[in-house]
Amino acid sequence: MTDTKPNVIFVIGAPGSGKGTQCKRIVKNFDYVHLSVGDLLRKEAEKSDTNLGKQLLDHMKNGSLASTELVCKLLDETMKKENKRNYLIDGFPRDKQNVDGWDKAMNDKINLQCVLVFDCDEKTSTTRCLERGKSSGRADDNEESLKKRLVTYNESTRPIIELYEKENLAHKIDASKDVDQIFEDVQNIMKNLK
Ligand SMILES: Nc1ncnc2c1ncn2[C@@H]1O[C@H](COP(=O)(O)OP(=O)(O)OP(=O)(O)O)[C@@H](O)[C@H]1O
Ligand SMILES: O=c1ccn([C@@H]2O[C@H](COP(=O)(O)O)[C@@H](O)[C@H]2O)c(=O)[nH]1
Repeated sequence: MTDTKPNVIFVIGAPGSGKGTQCKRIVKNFDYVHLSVGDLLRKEAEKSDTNLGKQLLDHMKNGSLASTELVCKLLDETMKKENKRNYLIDGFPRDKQNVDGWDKAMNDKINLQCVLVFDCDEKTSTTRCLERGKSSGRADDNEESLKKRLVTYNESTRPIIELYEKENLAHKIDASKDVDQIFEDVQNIMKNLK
């Protein structure tokens, strides 16, 4: 790591709300490294024939969550390897356990700058994921998994948005707009970060 604590922005929102799409735009325009927790877990799951790999694939199909300990460990290791100043952590935290586990393991090591919250309705979220599913190869871009992913989002992730709102860290972004319009909103937030 560099001398000072790295900056972290959490990027959360419903499945298909456009988190990954906007993170790719952000890294082209701002000095941030994009860490998609879903991608990190999919890589772990691909490591063939391990029990962990099978468990992770089940979590994805069921929209349930991998252990907080595993996700924090993966993020900590990846950030150490990258050794950069600024990180966008996409798709994390997902529930209160994640928030508490991260705070305990990582809060002293990083500076949490803000939480970008991509907000769209379930119909938009579902339509986008099903369209992506035509080519993504993801085990969870199908109707059955999406219903479960949305339950997890509504029951577990939404409550933590309220926590970050109370801490004045959350920036809600209307994710139903088109990609360019959303990025305008994102840039306005990024430019005003301390
Ligand atoms: N504003 C937008 N309007 C229309 N389509 C979009 C928009 N943003 C992203 N998409 C498309 O919707 C799909 C989902 O986008 P993306 O992968 O960025 O979402 P995500 O929030 O990262 O999803 P997940 O959490 O499920 O990984 C992609 O096919 C993407 O091209
Ligand atoms: O912090 C996390 C992030 C993700 N997961 C699991 O991965 C899938 C896919 O995540 P995406 O962000 O949509 O790529 C998610 O449904 C969970 O099963 C997780 O467990 N913890």
